[in-house]
Amino acid sequence: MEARFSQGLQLPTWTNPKKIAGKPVSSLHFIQKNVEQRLHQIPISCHLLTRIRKFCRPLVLKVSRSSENSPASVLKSGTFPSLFDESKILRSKSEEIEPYLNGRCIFLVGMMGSGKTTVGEVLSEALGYSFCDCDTLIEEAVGGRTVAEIFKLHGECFFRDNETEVLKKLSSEHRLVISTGGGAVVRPVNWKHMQKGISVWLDVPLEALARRITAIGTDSRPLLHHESGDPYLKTMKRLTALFEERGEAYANANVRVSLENIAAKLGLDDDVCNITPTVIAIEVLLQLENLLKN
Ligand SMILES: Nc1ncnc2c1ncn2[C@@H]1O[C@H](COP(=O)(O)OP(=O)(O)OP(=O)(O)O)[C@@H](O)[C@H]1O
Ligand SMILES: O=C(O)C1=C[C@@H](O)[C@@H](O)[C@H](O)C1
Repeated sequence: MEARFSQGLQLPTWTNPKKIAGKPVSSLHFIQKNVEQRLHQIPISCHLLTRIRKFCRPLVLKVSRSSENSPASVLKSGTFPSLFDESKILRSKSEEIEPYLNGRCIFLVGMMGSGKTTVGEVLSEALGYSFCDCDTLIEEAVGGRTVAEIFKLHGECFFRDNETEVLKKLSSEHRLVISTGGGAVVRPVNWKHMQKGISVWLDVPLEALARRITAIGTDSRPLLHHESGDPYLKTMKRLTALFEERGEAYANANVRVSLENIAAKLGLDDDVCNITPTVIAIEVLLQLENLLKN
C-alpha cells in the first residue's frame, strides 16, 4: 500500500521508519552524488556489488509502507541511501554472516542516543534474532519503575547492580541482539558477561548525539543535567565529560562501527545524520565478517 505526500523536503534527516509506518509515504529528493565512486568505497564483495548495482534506481527516495516489509526494509531507495535496496543487501549479508555467529548474542554498546535500540532492532530482524533492551529489563526487574525513577529513588549504584545482574542472565542466552545501557561498559565484570557473546561499539560523534538527545529531551536520562541553559550546549558538555570517562571502555568492544568512517566511505563528508539504521546494520555485519572470517 502506498501513498504520497509533499515533495521538496530537504536532504533527508534520517527518519525512523517505525515512526512513519502507518503514515503517508514520503518522496524525498536527494542530491545525486557519484554513485559508482561511492560503491567502490564500500568494502563489499564483488558479488554483493553486482547485486547493489542491479538495484540502482533513479533519484527519488520513497519511504513506503508495505505489509510484507519489516521495519528494516521500509526504506526504499532511489539514490544512496536510496541508491540501492538497502534491505536486500542487509538480508543477503545477514544470511552470509549468521552461521559464523553460532548463535552467539550481539551486545551493542555505545553512548546514550547512539542508536543501539534503533539499529539493534533492524539487525535482529535481519539475522532472525530476538531483540532486547537492558534498560527495559532493569525497569521490569525493579517493579516497572523507569530508569529515571530508579536513579532518583535508589541511586546509580543500585541501578548498576541491577544492570550487572541483567547482563549476567543475558550472557547465557543465545540468538539475541542486546541494546546495553550507555554506562554498561564501565564495570569490568560486565565485560566478563558480554564476552560470552560479541560486543559491537556504535561510535557516533558527540555533536550528532547531542542533536538527537536534544530533539528527544533529557527527562528519561538521569545522567544528563537538568539545569537551565541552552539544551544542546549543556547536553554536549555532559556527553563530552561522560565520553572522556568512558571512551577507552567502549574501545574494549570486539568491533567498532564508526559513523564517521561510514560517512567517509560514502563520500558524505562529515555528515552522519543521513546514514540510515539499515546502512549502519550492514556496516555492523561487515565488521563482524572481518572479525569472524579472518
Ligand atoms: N541513524 C540514525 N540517524 C538519526 N537518528 C537516529 C539514528 N539512529 C537512531 N536515531 C535516533 O536517535 C535517538 C536515540 O536512538 P536510540 O534510542 O536507538 O539510541 P540508544 O543508543 O538505544 O539510546 P539509549 O542508550 O539512551 O537508550 C532516537 O530518537 C532515534 O530515532
Ligand atoms: O549512559 C548511561 O550511563 C546511561 C544510559 C542509559 O541507557 C541508562 O542505562 C541510564 O540512563 C544510564
